[in-house]
Amino acid sequence: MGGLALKDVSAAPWGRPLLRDISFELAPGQILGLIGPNGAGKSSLLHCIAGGIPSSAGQLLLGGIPLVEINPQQRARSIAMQVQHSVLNFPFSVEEVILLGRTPHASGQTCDRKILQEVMAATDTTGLRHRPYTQLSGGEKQRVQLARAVAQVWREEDAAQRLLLLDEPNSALDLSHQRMVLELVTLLAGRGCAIMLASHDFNLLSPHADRLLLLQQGTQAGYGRPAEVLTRDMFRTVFSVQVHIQPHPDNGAPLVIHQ
Ligand SMILES: Nc1ncnc2c1ncn2[C@@H]1O[C@H](COP(=O)(O)OP(=O)(O)OP(=O)(O)O)[C@@H](O)[C@H]1O
Repeated sequence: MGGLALKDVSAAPWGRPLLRDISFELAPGQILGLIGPNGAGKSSLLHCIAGGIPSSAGQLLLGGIPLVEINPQQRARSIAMQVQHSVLNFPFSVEEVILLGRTPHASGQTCDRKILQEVMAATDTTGLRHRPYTQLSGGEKQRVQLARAVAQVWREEDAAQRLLLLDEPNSALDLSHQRMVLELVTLLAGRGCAIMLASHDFNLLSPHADRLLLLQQGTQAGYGRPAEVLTRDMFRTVFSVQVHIQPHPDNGAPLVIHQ
């Protein structure tokens, strides 16, 4: 099948087990929300798929091909990641940072400039384009890093398989920009890009994610549609909190209410 598939993937990069027996499929055009308590392994799983953390067992396939058999340049054309804490201390302009996302592609300057305009519009970064990245606020930097990752997988013709990995892309964003991220993710999914998005914001994920993957201490504690995973029982046992869950009045997705 196309898209991403993990079969019984484990990882232990620092000696002790970090991820154990993770299995799921993510078809092109689907959005997978990644949830779980602090330290559960969400970032580690994203890094494992991106190639930064080696797996110790199991299979990771993209478009049916083992990821380890895909050469680094092809991999960079197919997989983009926005990391949780990106460190960039050079005074690159915002435009230059976003254009880093086009580095794996030989699409030419004209095409890349067009993609830059489109991605800046979609991430509300056009007004920041000439600013030095180092002088931006936390939320502005996060939007620019999102734009860089999105630019990498923006064009359908750039790669047969496109996968966008987002690690808490909205943690520093105000409400309207949080909504913008989900609209952008939905747009990209509609164009066939597969998306994994780690977040602690259940109500933002709930109406947009096709599936949720719940991690707990490096293991897969749940996987299914948002209504199957976001249950009172799960919040009690995994997060030790009492919540109420109601259908959202507008879209019917589970709405998690806690005090
Ligand atoms: N470089 C490292 N060396 C050793 N242990 C690490 C390293 N990076 C992460 N860990 C550990 O791996 C585990 C999983 O961390 P990870 O960052 O994947 O969790 P997470 O689910 O993304 O958490 P959060 O919600 O806090 O972002 C944690 O116990 C963490 O302490």
